[in-house]
Amino acid sequence: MSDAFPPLPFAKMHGAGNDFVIIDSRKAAGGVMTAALARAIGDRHRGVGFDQLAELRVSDAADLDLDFWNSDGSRAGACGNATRCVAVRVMDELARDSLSLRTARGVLLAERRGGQVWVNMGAPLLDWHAVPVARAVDLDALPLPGAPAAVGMGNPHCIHFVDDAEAAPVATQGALVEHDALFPEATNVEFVSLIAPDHLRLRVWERGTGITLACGSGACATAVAAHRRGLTGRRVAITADGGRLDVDWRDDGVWLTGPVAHVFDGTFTPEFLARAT
Ligand SMILES: N[C@H](CCC[C@H](N)C(=O)O)C(=O)O
Repeated sequence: MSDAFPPLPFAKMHGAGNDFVIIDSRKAAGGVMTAALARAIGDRHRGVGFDQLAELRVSDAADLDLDFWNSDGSRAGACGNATRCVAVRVMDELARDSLSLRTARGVLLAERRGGQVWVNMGAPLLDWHAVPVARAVDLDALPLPGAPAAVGMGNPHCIHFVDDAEAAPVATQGALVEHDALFPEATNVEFVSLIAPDHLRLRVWERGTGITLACGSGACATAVAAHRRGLTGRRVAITADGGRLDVDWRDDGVWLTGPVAHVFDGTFTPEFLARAT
């Protein structure tokens, strides 16, 4: 066994089918993740595969620090479903009903209420610099086909309101809009239709990943955009391809909950790590 690559334990989890590799580096000063290692682990044939990888690190400002990686090796500033998965895992481990997690967008709070863990994903970013988009435009009706809305949740979202999300061209239009020049950091792309004033149907193309079965920050951004259009109240159920998420836009931020599953634990071998880095 190589000293340079000690075996690396991980957990595989998902939230409504949005799947994650979770690496706990709270005992490894500085963390272990690199873009190359994230890409290797994210390879569904030669690695494990994930929509996002979440790395936990020790924090001087919260109960833990949390970084997110996409499967193409890029960083994600926010990931609602992985935040929920990590929050449930660490709350169970510490026997706690609340937790603070510092992410690139700031310290997020998680709370267990009546058997459900809710995460406050923070206030929506509704200023063009903050989303970000490239110039001052109407964020509720962007100058793009279909006049989508833009909302930042620590990562950018471009939300298309359509008659029937089932029929939306998620793969083709998602890939195009992801890299539209209006989004200097690229964007996640949502297609949403109204089922009822408290219920939306959502399909997602994620920046750096592609189609996913659900997206927590996307659900939050979609709920905000739908409420601003007068379509929904402040609390909505969101049916994604992989299950139901619930969003509650309160004065203190956009709260998110939904299902969490722990699928398996594993250990990356030194051989895999040596090839991957
Ligand atoms: N699945 C995640 C979002 C990933 C966003 C990522 N693709 C980005 O580059 O912003 C969620 O549950 O919020």
